[in-house]
Amino acid sequence: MSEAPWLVVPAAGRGRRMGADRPKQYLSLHGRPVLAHTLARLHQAFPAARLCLCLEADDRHFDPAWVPFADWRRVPGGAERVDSVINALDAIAGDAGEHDLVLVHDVARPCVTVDDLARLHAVLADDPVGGLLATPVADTMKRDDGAGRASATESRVGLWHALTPQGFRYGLLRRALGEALARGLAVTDEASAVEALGQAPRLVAGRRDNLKITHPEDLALAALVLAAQAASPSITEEST
Ligand SMILES: Nc1ccn([C@@H]2O[C@H](COP(=O)(O)OP(=O)(O)OP(=O)(O)O)[C@@H](O)[C@H]2O)c(=O)n1
Ligand SMILES: C[C@](O)(CO)[C@H](O)COP(=O)(O)O
Repeated sequence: MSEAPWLVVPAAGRGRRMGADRPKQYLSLHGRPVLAHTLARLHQAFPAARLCLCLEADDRHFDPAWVPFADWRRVPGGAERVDSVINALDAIAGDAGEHDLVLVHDVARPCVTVDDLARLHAVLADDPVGGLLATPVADTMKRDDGAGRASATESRVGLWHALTPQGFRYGLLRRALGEALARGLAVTDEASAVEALGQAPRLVAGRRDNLKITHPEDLALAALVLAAQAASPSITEEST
């Protein structure tokens, strides 16, 4: 088994699309905040990992009791997700080696399974570039005409939804994110920055229920997914 990865969990978002009275990572799922579920899954897969948790400087909701890791640090979030991730990478610059594996996982994805986490980690242990959990597009894809009508049906062949975690070696990831920002590229995930360097991240097929809580209806879906996973003997979770 390869050594435990570094974990970066961006959790400094405001949840504007959710429109709740607090950031979505603090909304309750089966009596516990989303953030606690996500960290519990990561801890179950990687109990010895070192965690960097990106939080807003003025976060009034966070409770350190929700962090199950022995070795963790809090890092200030940035204006965008990519800025939060860069803050985390810079915070561990003195400790992380150039070739250390860093897994970045959205706090808003509490349904990631331990199986997927372990499989991604195993695949990336030997991959020269790095990669991400992803799932093939399963629906017919429509192009809108800008006026609420479908103007074309696009091919879905070869299209995947990018999930997280996304994992890369420390040096490559820091360079990729820095260069992408310097070039003014839109960086919505780590893989896009690595792609911009001309490298091809590995697509590791993951479960479709690793959903990102983004809109209000996603919270109920995540609750259903967690309940279904808890009832499955092959998908375990730390006790709630
Ligand atoms: N400045 C930011 C923005 C986002 N995130 C994190 O990045 C992940 C994915 O972002 P998204 O789903 O867009 O979350 P929010 O920014 O909270 O949502 P919204 O865009 O609707 O405001 C989340 O775990 C979020 O907390 C972050 O750490 N720092
Ligand atoms: C990283 C990500 O989860 C991949 O699907 C996603 O891009 C982050 O969400 P955002 O809404 O694009 O910030």
